[in-house]
Amino acid sequence: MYSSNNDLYRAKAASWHDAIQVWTGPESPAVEEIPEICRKEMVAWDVHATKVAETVGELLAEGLGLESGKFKELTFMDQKVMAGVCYPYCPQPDLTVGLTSHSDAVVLTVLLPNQVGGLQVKHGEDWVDVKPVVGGLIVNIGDLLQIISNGKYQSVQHRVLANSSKEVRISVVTFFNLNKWKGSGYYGPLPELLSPDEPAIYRDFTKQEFLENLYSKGFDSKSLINKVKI
Ligand SMILES: O=C(O)CCC(=O)C(=O)O
Ligand SMILES: [Fe+2]
Repeated sequence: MYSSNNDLYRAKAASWHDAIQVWTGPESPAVEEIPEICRKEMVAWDVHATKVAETVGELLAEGLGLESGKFKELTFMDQKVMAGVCYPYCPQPDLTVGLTSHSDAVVLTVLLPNQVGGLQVKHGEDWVDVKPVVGGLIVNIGDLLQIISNGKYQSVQHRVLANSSKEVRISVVTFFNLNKWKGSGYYGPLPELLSPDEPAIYRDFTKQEFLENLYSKGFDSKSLINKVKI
């Protein structure tokens, strides 16, 4: 499945980027469904990005006092979408953005940018530039992980400025999401993290609710989190 600008028809304003998205999990797509021009690279990068996500997932699980393999067991990295995002030169960058401010709705995101800057993260009230580092990857905590961890991990609000450089900005982004929802199709804070001293701060929600929230509007920040907050 390909999309050109994920929220073009749902957002209030068009943003200055184009994208191709390919679902790479839970099942790998038939290779001939991936555009030939980037087939080899996408297949190879999926392997590496997944390894990174799984390793970071192990560390994050340990950080919560869980078994390192817990996230893998719960299929948190199995639903995968890879996006190649292109931010062409924008002649009037002060009139629009490259990508609207949002938090990623998923569990975890692994992002490989080229050397053209533009990504910013919200820190307190300020927007802070994320300077590209050669060979460096960016990993975002997504909204689902904030909910599942009962707020121990916080999803990050970010945006991309419209590209004022003559060089195209490219980022390859893989979104990792859970595949197996609990028996009746719901999710919420992990029971292992809850106690009388630390009760759930989010309610459980269904996959349907997650998807409806995701596709009913343009990119936004923490809307599911705000909806399920107790
Ligand atoms: O291109 C980037 O650096 C950010 C992309 C992004 O945040 C997204 O696709 O969700
Ligand atoms: Fe994002």
